[in-house]
Amino acid sequence: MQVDHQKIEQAVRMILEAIGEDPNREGLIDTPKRVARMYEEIFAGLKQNPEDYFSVIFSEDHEELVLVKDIPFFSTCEHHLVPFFGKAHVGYIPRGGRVVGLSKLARAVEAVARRPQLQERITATVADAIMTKLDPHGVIVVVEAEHMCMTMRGVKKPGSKTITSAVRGVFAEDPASRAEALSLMGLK
Ligand SMILES: Nc1nc2c(ncn2[C@@H]2O[C@H](COP(=O)(O)OP(=O)(O)OP(=O)(O)O)[C@@H](O)[C@H]2O)c(=O)[nH]1
Ligand SMILES: [Zn+2]
Repeated sequence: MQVDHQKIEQAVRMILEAIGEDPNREGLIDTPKRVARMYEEIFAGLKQNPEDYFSVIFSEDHEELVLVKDIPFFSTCEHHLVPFFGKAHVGYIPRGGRVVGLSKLARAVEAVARRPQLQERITATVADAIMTKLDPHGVIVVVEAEHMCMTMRGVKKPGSKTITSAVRGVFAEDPASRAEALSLMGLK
């Protein structure tokens, strides 16, 4: 489904009115349109399936760790609709020569992040997409993020960081493999 710009514009006008603003004043007159365009962009991942990025597979005989770390991402907290952002680290151990282009790991993170989200769900969805499409020996995804809903409002704890991990296959079974990946991610 395409984003319904008209509906977003109406809703934004109503929110502006509800907070006591004048949606017709010069500075706000185009704001509903801008917000609609912004939502189309930051929620574009709702129309994307991360598994689609793992369709082109190179046949490369490498059955050891492949890790792309420090992938920056921006997402939107589904409870408050404010940003959370940080870095994702995605590692896997290919099986049977099923290796994908490195950029596809970052594209999968982006597709999943550009939705109303929870950090835990970003982490697990990326890991599961790789497991499903590549059937590797294992996957490890770690996400570090700062949540604006915890810094600019509410509990107000700027600088606090949330770390989530999803480990599958050998990374779940073998502490040494998990430790190696975490150490390369700079987390151990
Ligand atoms: N597990 C999880 N919680 C999140 C995430 N993003 C935001 N939250 C939390 O979602 C919770 C929503 O709590 P509620 O009590 O329903 O809402 P609230 O009254 O606005 O909560 P406060 O933020 O504590 O003021 C808060 O504790 C947020 O910190 C996330 O990615 N994962
Ligand atoms: Zn929140």
